[in-house]
Amino acid sequence: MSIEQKKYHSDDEQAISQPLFIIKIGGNIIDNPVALDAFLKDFSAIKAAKILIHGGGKIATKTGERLGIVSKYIDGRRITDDATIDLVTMVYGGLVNKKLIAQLQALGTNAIGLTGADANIIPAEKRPVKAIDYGWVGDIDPSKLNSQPLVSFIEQGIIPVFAPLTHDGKGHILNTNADTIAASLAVALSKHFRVRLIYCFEKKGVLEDVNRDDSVIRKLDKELYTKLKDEKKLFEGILPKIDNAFDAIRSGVQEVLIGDAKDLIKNTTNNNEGTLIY
Ligand SMILES: Nc1ncnc2c1ncn2[C@@H]1O[C@H](COP(=O)(O)OP(=O)(O)O)[C@@H](O)[C@H]1O
Ligand SMILES: CC(=O)N[C@@H](CCC(=O)OP(=O)(O)O)C(=O)O
Repeated sequence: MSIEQKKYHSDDEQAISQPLFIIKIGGNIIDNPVALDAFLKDFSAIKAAKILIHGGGKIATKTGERLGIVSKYIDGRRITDDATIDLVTMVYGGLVNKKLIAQLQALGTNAIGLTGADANIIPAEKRPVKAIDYGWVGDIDPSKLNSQPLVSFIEQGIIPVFAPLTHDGKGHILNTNADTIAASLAVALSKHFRVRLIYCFEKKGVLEDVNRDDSVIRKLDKELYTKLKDEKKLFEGILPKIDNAFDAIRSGVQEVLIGDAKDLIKNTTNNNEGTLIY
């Protein structure tokens, strides 16, 4: 156990001063062995308490193609029918999660792979059918998360690694966007730790011009977000990511940063690159 991890006390005031990094990686990094290898080395080097959440949407889509399961998305959420929930359970909960755990163990990081069903950490509700039936997609109420098992893992120096799966309490696994899982865990754990939520992806941060890495917006508030969205400078996957980030801040998460996976070390040592959401 690291010195930082040993500093944890169950007394609330002291506990909240302890830093916890909640870090999310998406399909673009998981799917790139060189980028993933570098990321996992940097992740392993973080001395403070930490949790990893992974996506894997691209891998699920590719695996589905091999099995004859066509992926369909509406507003960035996968329509998850019976065949698709089996597919994503295998891909996220099995293939991606367990390979990550093995790679982390090889780097000396004692990680444990989890879904939201494990230890009932993330109960969710199947999204109600309105104009669209999303199928087995789960929505989370962060106040219902059970964070105690995670606090215990962290106290023991065991690093939780989450697949983007939750459960409905009625025996079904649900598919939940990985950015949302990261934000919900950050909200629940901000009652115990000083949380920095970091969304890692393949760009330098939220960019003024998506094709120019030197156009990073260093600080983003709601007003600027609305303006950039109206100007169509922000689109696709970055929109739900920023929405999740604002939700997290509004619900008490101390810091949220969107940045390049390559800048993880800087972003965990107060030499911020990327975009700070406030
Ligand atoms: N202004 C912008 N700055 C950064 N990324 C943007 C912007 N506008 C659109 N994007 C897109 O959002 C994507 C990130 O979302 P997504 O692909 O869902 O990431 P992940 O799979 O890592 O969660 C970027 O790869 C980029 O194509
Ligand atoms: C409901 C829903 O859309 N779930 C996502 C979960 C994976 C994910 O979020 O992966 P990335 O972070 O790599 O995009 C999906 O199946 O694509």
